[in-house]
Amino acid sequence: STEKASRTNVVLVGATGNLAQKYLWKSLFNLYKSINQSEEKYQLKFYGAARNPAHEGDKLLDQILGNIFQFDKSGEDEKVQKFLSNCQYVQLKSEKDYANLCKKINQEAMKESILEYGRIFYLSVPPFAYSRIASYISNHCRPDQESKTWIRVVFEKPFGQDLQTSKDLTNELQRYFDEHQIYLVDHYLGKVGVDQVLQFRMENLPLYEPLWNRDYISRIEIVMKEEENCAERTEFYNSYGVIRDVMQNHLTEILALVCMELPGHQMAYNPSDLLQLKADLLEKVKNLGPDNVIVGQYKDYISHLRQDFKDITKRSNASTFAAVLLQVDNSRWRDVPIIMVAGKELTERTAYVRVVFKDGLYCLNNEVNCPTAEVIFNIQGGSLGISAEVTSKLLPRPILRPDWYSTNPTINSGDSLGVRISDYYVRSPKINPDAYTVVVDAVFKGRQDMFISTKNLILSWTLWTPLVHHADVIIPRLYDKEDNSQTLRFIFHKDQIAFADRFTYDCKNRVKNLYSKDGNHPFDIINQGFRNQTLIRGSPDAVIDNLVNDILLSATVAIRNRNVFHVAFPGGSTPIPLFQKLASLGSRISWSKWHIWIVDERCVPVLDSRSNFKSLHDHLLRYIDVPYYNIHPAIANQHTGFCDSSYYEQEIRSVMNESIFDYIVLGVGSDGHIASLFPGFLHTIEANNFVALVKKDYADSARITMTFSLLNKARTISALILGKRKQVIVSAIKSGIIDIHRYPVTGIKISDDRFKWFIDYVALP
Ligand SMILES: O=P(O)(O)OC[C@H]1O[C@@H](O)[C@H](O)[C@@H](O)[C@@H]1O
Repeated sequence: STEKASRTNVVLVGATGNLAQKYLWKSLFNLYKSINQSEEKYQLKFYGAARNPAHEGDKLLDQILGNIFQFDKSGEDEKVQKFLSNCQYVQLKSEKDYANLCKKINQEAMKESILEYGRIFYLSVPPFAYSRIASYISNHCRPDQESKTWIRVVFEKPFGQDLQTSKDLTNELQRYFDEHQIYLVDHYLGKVGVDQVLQFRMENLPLYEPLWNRDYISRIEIVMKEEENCAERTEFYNSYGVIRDVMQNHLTEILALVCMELPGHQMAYNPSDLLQLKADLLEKVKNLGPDNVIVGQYKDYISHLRQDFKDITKRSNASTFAAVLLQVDNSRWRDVPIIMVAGKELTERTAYVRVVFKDGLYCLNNEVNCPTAEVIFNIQGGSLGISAEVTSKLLPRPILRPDWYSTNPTINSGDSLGVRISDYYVRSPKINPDAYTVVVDAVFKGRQDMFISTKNLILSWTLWTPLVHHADVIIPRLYDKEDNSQTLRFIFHKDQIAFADRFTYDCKNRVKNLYSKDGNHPFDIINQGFRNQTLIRGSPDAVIDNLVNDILLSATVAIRNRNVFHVAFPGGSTPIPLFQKLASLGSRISWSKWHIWIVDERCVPVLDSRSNFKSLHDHLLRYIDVPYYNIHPAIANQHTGFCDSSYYEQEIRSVMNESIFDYIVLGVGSDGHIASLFPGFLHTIEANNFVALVKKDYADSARITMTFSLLNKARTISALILGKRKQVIVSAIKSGIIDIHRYPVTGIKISDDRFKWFIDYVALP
């Protein structure tokens, strides 16, 4: 025939990098093999590009390819040789390099009288280079408008860090290319185990589609556990964390495949239908808020971080574990809990989807192993070790595809996934190409449904951004690799997810809160809940946790705006758990910008057990590295015991701009006093002073105290009230009464949104 040979040029930018070495070259070889075998007329030519000059790069690439393919002893030597003879190094650094390469590609096609079928630019480079390289490609490497040659530009994640940055990125890319030319990779879509989800739903449509909804399904779990930790990778990981790293992308794609509506024409749908159906689903996922997430960090993370950054003071709240409770607000899924879990440094490597049915099964003898009706898509790892579909025999028997095993010979019939495998139908694929081989093949075939559309990327970030911003400022729970089954156990109920040690089960296996009255919440936050101000009420633990988070949030804002955070703590026994909680966060808070003050002090030597400063020191200061000069005790003269309020007042006025505290925590005495402002003694205080000396008849010592004039200037004040002893005062002031001499706490006059009450269930039943 006179048909011309046709060639596709593949340019791998970043050809000597990690991803290329680990996966991409192999995948290109696999593409080469599969194309060569089926249709001879498709030629493939590969350019491995990096920034090194040709003489260096040539050698480097040779070496790398040598390493990758030397072990290929599967009788493919000849094919490998042929493949390698079609690979060559090219330096791509400046715009001119791109221009030259593409000129050469054009000339060769002319000279050899070859039709160019397509051009692939695979960018395996850091994202900051995307825009620049995209512009070079656009300026010099677009195929001739007249020709039918296509161009596809492939990008690897991360695609932004939140909604804004992902929009910036996609806007940049869209300046240069049309949607059908942009390929955003999510390599999970290349996994056979992920692909099987939609396959299963389509193939078993008559059997399963009627069951695939809220009437039959009680919950869905999407889980990705890894044994690996973040050592040597924290420079990347620290600004991402587990939610951005794998939930926003991999697990969200899986969520869409499990929950989306199915394309109408069974097998023959087109890519844009599928992407649209995913978009529809993403739009229906309910907004995520603070109650929808819990986070953890493995214990050695900080030391890995410090090694990578070579900085022994480095701190981080990056989460390496997260569990998220999602819900899809449509008629198919309303109220069905969808649990997403992902983490590093866990006890096993596995990824799976588990769809649990409301089975209603009654087991006569109350067997421990009374089977559950469920479909498990094992994506990888776990006790099965391979991708497989595991369907409870209580459910319809799924049809078997010719290229799948009904039971894989490598799965033994014993226990797996904690269940008796004989209670299940097991199907698994006979061949399992690696994800990147599938991805590369899909680029060549133009299968855009195997990639992320820019629209869906933005939808996904719209969903996740509020949550990642929230997660960025909360303190993750620490966990051990070995012993995390207790620490990371969690419970979900209605709209909330929380660590399980805050709950208990009652005998009917219903969730019940350990502390709350109604059994629903570890705490509640009620606007205008107490004296018209915000009330955070819960178990003592939950109250302290919330207070700590509130303080940390305020610190973040203060440091961002003013580069300093002034906080004052009360004395007495109530704040001790608060000090301890802050101390336990120790190295994960950046203390250097904190100034720590106390609201009052007894005129006693600093080592006296009655000293507020001693308590603050013993429970907090000794554990954290806040700079010495940022600690502001109001101690009496150690030698004479002589007490003078003017020193402290002076210090406040000189250290702090306008004497405005960012955050003041107050304890409230059972008589209604705050700081050392006692009922019946306020008349002794000079109105204009910020600090006063108070002598209370029966008190064992005089006291130094902040006054209302100072307290009322603060940006935020929180009152912390715990325990039974406080019930009476709490109910006395509940009505909103203002009587400053009888209940000094009612003398705080700042706007309602700046005052918060943290009260436990015992004090406010
Ligand atoms: O399951 P796989 O294919 O090994 O992929 C997991 C990896 O996926 C990547 O996208 C994440 O950045 C990594 O943190 C993660 O380890």
